[in-house]
Amino acid sequence: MVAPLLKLNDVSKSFAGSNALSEISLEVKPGEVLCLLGDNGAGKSTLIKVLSGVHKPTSGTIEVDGQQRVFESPKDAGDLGIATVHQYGGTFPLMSVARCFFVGEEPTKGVWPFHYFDKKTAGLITVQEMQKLGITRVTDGSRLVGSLSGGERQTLAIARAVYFGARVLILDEPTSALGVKQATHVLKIIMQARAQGIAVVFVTHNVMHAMAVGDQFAVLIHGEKADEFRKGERTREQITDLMAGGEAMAALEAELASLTGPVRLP
Ligand SMILES: Nc1ncnc2c1ncn2[C@@H]1O[C@H](COP(=O)(O)OP(=O)(O)OP(=O)(O)O)[C@@H](O)[C@H]1O
Repeated sequence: MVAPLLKLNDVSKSFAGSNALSEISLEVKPGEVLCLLGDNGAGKSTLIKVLSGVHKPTSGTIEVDGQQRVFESPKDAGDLGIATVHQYGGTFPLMSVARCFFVGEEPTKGVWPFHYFDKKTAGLITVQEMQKLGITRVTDGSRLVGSLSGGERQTLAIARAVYFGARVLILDEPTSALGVKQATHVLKIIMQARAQGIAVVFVTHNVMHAMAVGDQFAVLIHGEKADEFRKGERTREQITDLMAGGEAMAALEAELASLTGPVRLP
């Protein structure tokens, strides 16, 4: 049996006495996609920040490769191969694609102090790595990031994380700002990362997207793990109802019906 790469044991995080996360236990194995589902304010961003070393848990522990770890900073998490890609790809619109790919890891030419950014090598590698993930329309590393589509930007950020050795890829709402075609492309890339043995944590409020790629699921509500299941164990309706709060939906339906006649919300 494959051991978990990343594991949370009863992790809680509170801000000024108010609990953003309460005793969350989760694990993700290599070559698996863990979907973290939750509505606004459920605690998804806080959980990402705990996993990526931005916040220290108030209580509970984190294990990487079976060993307990304390992240003092995002660098500690990064050094263990935990990479986070933020919603808009965390990229800089006025930077070239190649600069952005290599930011902080720039290949150089020449001898110190006369060394300089090796634009050509960086451009070639960036274009090549994006092509591996199906982006064929970016053929020039000096193109500005701001000229890429949302899906291409996400791909750039994921390609970067994979190239620099991510073992755990945390994706923060990677599909939420994208159209259907681009979202499908990003979902394909998630499956590609999974096939390479990367452990993917896919954070989303989109149940359909999660169901398309997830192996394991956890639903967060008000900072608590409200449900946890494996692929095929819940229907889309069951998950959506849980996330929206079945009672709240029923009340809304009744209210709308009193104004317009019977309404059935999806
Ligand atoms: N630094 C902070 N200080 C105080 N409260 C915080 C802080 N960060 C998050 N919270 C609170 O923790 C709760 C969970 O927030 P979080 O941002 O993790 O939710 P989320 O699921 O990511 O929501 P969204 O999808 O809207 O981004 C919220 O009530 C939020 O106000």
